[in-house]
Amino acid sequence: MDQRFFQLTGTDVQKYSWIIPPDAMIAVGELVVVTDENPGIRYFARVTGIGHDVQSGGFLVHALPIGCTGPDGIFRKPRTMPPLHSPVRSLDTKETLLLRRFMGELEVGYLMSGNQQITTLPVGIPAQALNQHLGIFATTGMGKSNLMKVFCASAINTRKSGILLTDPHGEYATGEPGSPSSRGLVHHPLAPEGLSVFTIRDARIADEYGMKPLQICYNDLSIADLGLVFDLTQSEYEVVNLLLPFQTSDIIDFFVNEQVESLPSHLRTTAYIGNQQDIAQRIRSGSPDALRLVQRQVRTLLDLTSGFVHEKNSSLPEILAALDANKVVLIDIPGISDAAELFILSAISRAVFKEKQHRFIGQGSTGNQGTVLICIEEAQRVLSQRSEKTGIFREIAMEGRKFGLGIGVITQQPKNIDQRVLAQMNTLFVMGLADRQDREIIASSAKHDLRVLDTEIQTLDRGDVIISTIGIPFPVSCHIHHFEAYLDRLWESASGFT
Ligand SMILES: Nc1ncnc2c1ncn2[C@@H]1O[C@H](COP(=O)(O)OP(=O)(O)OP(=O)(O)O)[C@@H](O)[C@H]1O
Repeated sequence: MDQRFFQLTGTDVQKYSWIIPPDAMIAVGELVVVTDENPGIRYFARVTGIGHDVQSGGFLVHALPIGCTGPDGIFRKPRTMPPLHSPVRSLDTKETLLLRRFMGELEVGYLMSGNQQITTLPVGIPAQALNQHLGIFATTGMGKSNLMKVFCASAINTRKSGILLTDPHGEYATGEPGSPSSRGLVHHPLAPEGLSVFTIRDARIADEYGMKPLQICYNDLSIADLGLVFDLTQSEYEVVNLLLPFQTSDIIDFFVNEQVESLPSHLRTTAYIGNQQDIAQRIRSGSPDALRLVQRQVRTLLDLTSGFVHEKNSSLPEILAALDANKVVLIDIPGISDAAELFILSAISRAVFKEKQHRFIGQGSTGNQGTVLICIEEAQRVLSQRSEKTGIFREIAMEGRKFGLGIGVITQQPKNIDQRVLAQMNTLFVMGLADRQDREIIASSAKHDLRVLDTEIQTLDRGDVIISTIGIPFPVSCHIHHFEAYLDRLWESASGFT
């Protein structure tokens, strides 16, 4: 909005409107202040709609009040309203500073007011919001990967919480493959202290970037995760349930070394002579077809993960220690299949959950001072309405908060995420959703009412996001920093040139 004043022509406590001449500029999402001089109240509002005003030939502008401050300077929800003809104008410097005090430490971009970036107002998420779950909803190409890198870069800077992220595209650690100008988190000035990368790349590359080899041992895995990765039949679930009491290393030994066809069934009395007597005894009642399928699936998963799943060695203690030290932990697994990615993310997530739960039970809340966020890309794979497909992730979504453990749900299809999981999320990033049903689902689960921002959500450009989070009393429009430019700034401030 240009600097001229306009006059309020109509209000109710939830909607302001005024008319601007045809040559004046205003954009959806713009922040304005309406002043009521007498009691000294300033009402903050954001433009939600613009239309033609036939009578005056100008534009009729509608805005949503987002808060107000009185003479005491406290920002409140607007329960009063400004009188008719009150002046409407852009924010001044003091008012911009007032909004700045709501921003958290995990900086992601600059506040947008309409089409303008306010570079004096960096937008950040409070670190304490991370154990209260976070959702990132973005149509492909809108800048989700860039956002994740900026978010992790800020976490490396602030070291207020641990973040776990798997990267099957190999783009977060060293930059987008095949794009020489793209950089990754290893290029962060504080990467040696704040980033731990566990990789399946060869030792030469790992050494060059200070990455550690990723190792998962058999007992880190759970047979229950077959249900996460494959579509199991009822009889297969029965076999999996029969196997739950056994160590995964024994289950793997059994399925790798035995031919389940030769097992004595409960109808036959022939003795089994292999190593895993107890397992053989227990699954004798299982359907032979289901046993064969389970065996094939176990072997397939071992083949898919053979480069880093071993009988004994495990990176999990190091991963847990890095998360405890509030580092960003990147599981760099370029080229790995969908199934194998889910299998290991589930193994690591379970280990973090059990550790946090164990400390909570043993030491109460004092044992869980740190916050950890586990991010899941394409989260509809594991958090859909089908509960057998959710495994440890639903447990974290429902119970993690009290142990200091949050889940970061990243998806293009929020309508395919279990609504009970969405309802747990206290921070939402919305990056352009074309599908109306997706937008409605998000709007109804956000802590702020996002329905009125529907036009703004539909007009978001690449890199733009609407953030609704606890700690910031209104939904914020923000342009995410371009990761490489943000890195340059971090390097400048690391070397004292600010
Ligand atoms: N905030 C931003 N500012 C400037 N450029 C951006 C921003 N966000 C993304 N881009 C650019 O847009 C392109 C696509 O971004 P990105 O890869 O992050 O999108 P994406 O949503 O992850 O896409 P996909 O779903 O295909 O992986 C990249 O070239 C990136 O550099």
